[in-house]
Amino acid sequence: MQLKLLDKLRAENPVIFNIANFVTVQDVANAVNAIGASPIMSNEVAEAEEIVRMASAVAVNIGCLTKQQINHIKKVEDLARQYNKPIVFDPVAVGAVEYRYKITDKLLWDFHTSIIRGNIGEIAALGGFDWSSKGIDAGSGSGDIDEITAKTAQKYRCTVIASGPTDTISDGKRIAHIHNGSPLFKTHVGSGDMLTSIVTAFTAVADDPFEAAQIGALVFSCAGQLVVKDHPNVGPATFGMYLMDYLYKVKVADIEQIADFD
Ligand SMILES: Nc1ncnc2c1ncn2[C@@H]1O[C@H](COP(=O)(O)OP(=O)(O)OP(=O)(O)O)[C@@H](O)[C@H]1O
Ligand SMILES: Cc1ncsc1CCO
Ligand SMILES: [Mg+2]
Repeated sequence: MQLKLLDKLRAENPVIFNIANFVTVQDVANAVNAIGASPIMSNEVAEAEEIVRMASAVAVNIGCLTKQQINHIKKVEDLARQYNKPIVFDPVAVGAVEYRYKITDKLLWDFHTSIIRGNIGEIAALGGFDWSSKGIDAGSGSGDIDEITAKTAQKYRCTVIASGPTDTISDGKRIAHIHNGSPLFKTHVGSGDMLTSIVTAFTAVADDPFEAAQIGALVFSCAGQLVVKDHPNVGPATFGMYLMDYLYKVKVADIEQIADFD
């Protein structure tokens, strides 16, 4: 794993275009900013071209989808293809809401997506696997997570991150696991959204999406793990607060000490 990519990200401070959801937009902007990239959010088609051109990568989050937003996403994804900017897609609740599944499946066929980042319920739904998703949460199921992740990556010809207690990452051939993290992530709504946009930031400095996915997931999980190590009494609110501080101050050497991946 190329941990030095964290220093590169901070040195280059790439602009990251986020189509965010209104629930977690501030957390996402702050997380991208804290890790060392430069977030910009937009909902307006008329400015899409200017923003795609200035950005190094685009994060598309469908958490609060509207018809107007679907048109915006299509325009932005078309521009991203034109200007060769990687797209990272967060398929919020596609395992629970059929409408979202249909829209997402079509977008993933029509536009090349570099990375899909979802919880296992969302990734299983996209891959066509049996799983019982629950709203925005992963829900429950008994499938083989490695197989689900790899097959979904093959289906859409991209890299997939199935996040959870272990983050499973595959580009359809290779498979990696990040074991770091904390159960406190689940108590803070938007942890997944932050991870998606942080991974997007790493696509600006990594050689390939599989590498960006691994380093993004490792840095994010380790930042949260370090919060809990230093502040064992944190709850949902204080965990979220400290997480921003640790995304800002975490160093390569801190991550090296606790990194647990294969
Ligand atoms: N039990 C756990 N132990 C360790 N890390 C966890 C655990 N649950 C989630 N995480 C971490 O939380 C982050 C978000 O992953 P999660 O799968 O919860 O996303 P999500 O369901 O999309 O979240 P949200 O919908 O709130 O944005 C990841 O970095 C993941 O590693
Ligand atoms: C709670 C919630 N509802 C739609 S998006 C969102 C935030 C997590 O993605
Ligand atoms: Mg989510």
